[in-house]
Amino acid sequence: MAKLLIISAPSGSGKSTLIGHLMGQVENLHFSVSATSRAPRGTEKDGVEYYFLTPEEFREKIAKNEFLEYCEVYEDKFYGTLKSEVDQKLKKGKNVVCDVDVIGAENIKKIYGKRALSVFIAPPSIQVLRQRLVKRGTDTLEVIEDRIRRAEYEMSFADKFDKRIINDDLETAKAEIVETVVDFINSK
Ligand SMILES: Nc1ncnc2c1ncn2[C@@H]1O[C@H](COP(=O)(O)OP(=O)(O)OP(=O)(O)O)[C@@H](O)[C@H]1O
Ligand SMILES: Nc1nc2c(ncn2[C@@H]2O[C@H](COP(=O)(O)O)[C@@H](O)[C@H]2O)c(=O)[nH]1
Repeated sequence: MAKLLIISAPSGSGKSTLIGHLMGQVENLHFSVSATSRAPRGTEKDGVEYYFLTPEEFREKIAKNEFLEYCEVYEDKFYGTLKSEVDQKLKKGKNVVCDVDVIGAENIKKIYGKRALSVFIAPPSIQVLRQRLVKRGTDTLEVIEDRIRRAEYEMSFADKFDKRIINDDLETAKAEIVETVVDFINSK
């Protein structure tokens, strides 16, 4: 039976970096492209990192019951997992990875139970997290401070996840996530 992997982390903890690595290492693992009403960042492309929608388009999909879950992560910025991205892939025998916030992770885990593994990726500290976001250079200082505030709240959810990985040394974290995911996919 195909499995679902749910990954959450405070912004800047390295979740996209680790998911990118996983996709290159684990066969038959497919990314669930979420919808969002935030603007594309850097080199992000519609349909690759996200489906970029206007708030009106997002609300239309809510009304049509197209989301497995959705939420307003930052003010006026909606994010949602489309049923079509998860259910159709699972039905075809594809393992799926979702990148969602901590509330989305709880909601998806409730729906899929043992078929899903929730993984929380934590930064070594809030100070290191801020440094990574500043160095990444994709957000204004105001946006970074907003993300740091939310990070402190998100860290309090870590214990609710099936597995926690601290992304301090990147190579160690990469090895740990690959091992975790391969074990889960191969489990009965
Ligand atoms: N272990 C690490 N050591 C040092 N830098 C890292 C490490 N992991 C990731 N980074 C860098 O930190 C920055 C944030 O990583 P990344 O974009 O993967 O985070 P994210 O959790 O996906 O953030 P967001 O949710 O905002 O998209 C990137 O510039 C990335 O190259
Ligand atoms: N509940 C959901 N959260 C999601 C989804 N897609 C992404 N996210 C989370 O939003 C924040 C911000 O993401 P960013 O790309 O703007 O940095 C982050 O925590 C993501 O995990 C979703 O479909 N549902």
